[in-house]
Amino acid sequence: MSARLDIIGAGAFGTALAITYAQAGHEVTLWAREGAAAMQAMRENVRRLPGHTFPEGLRVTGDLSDLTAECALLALPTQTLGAFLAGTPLSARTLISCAKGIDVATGLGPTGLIARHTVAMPAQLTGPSFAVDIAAGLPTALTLACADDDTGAVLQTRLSTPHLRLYRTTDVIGAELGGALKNVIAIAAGAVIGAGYGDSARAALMTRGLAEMTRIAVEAGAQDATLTGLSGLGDLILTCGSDKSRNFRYGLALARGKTLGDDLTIEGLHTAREIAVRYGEEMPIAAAVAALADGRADVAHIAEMLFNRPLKAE
Ligand SMILES: NC(=O)C1=CN([C@@H]2O[C@H](COP(=O)(O)OP(=O)(O)OC[C@H]3O[C@@H](n4cnc5c(N)ncnc54)[C@H](O)[C@@H]3O)[C@@H](O)[C@H]2O)C=CC1
Ligand SMILES: O=C(CO)COP(=O)(O)O
Repeated sequence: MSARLDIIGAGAFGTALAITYAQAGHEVTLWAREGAAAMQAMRENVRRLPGHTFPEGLRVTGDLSDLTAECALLALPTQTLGAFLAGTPLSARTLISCAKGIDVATGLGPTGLIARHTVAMPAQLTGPSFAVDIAAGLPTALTLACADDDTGAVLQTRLSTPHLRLYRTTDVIGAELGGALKNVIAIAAGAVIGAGYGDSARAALMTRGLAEMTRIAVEAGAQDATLTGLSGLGDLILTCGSDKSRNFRYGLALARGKTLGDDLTIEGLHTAREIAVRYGEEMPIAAAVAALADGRADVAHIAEMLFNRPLKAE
């Protein structure tokens, strides 16, 4: 059944979702902070998602008053979400965040920010999916998390397409933290590969990384099974194993003493710093990523430190 959908944020992911939902027959309005008129005229987001032509049914606007659908997807980087929601009156009754991070100013995840700043029902769309894969119509499975299962079921049906299969959960904390924390591990995986430690070391890091992710998430109230679902393990496998991931590429560059452009959204960097401050010793991989990114340690030193910790039972 076709519906009207608003998508807020015309980065790579918002644009990819707008393309796929318009292709599936929905009437989509994509809001862009900058360059809306050019995108609408050229029928392409040349800057963030080049090579994917907009289908009919996708309209780009820079005017917030054009956002009138009852359901809106928020595809903004986590660190910009709080200020955006605080300063922008939105009429949608349901707001679904696609961001994967923790807001460093408040320690909240995206649904916590939605609940703090709006009266809309918050939900989270997360899981393994590169924007370019979604835009190309490749088969993808994601998690739709909403604390209210009836709303979740409606959204699951509305937002699934022939190429995009949604599973649903009421464990919003688990889904949200899985998406945020896997980015931190992906930076570490990039550093492991960049330093030349090899695939066996990456497998060890991913496995121990998942243990760290699960420990924090369960402490915060998540169900541990959520962390082995699409939003946790699924996304961990994708981003730790592919250089399409910006977090992975960032770690790769760090280990090689290089930098990436300033304009890239590296969610795991902010999340690593926040987690390192909040959990410290309990989260050795996240603390190591923060130390590496902030120039307080190099990869060899971190590897030695991680390997020389007291031996433990698995
Ligand atoms: N790119 C991908 O493959 C995927 C991204 N995500 C998540 O989606 C979120 C957005 O990522 P991308 O679209 O990839 O980022 P991006 O870097 O491609 O684009 C970010 C967009 O946000 C806009 N923006 C930044 N600050 C803003 C503000 N204050 N107000 C309004 N707009 C603002 C920028 O103009 C830009 O269009 C992130 O949390 C990311 O983890 C999730 C799944 C896949
Ligand atoms: O979350 C993603 C894939 O699921 C995108 O990962 P990056 O932000 O590392 O590119």
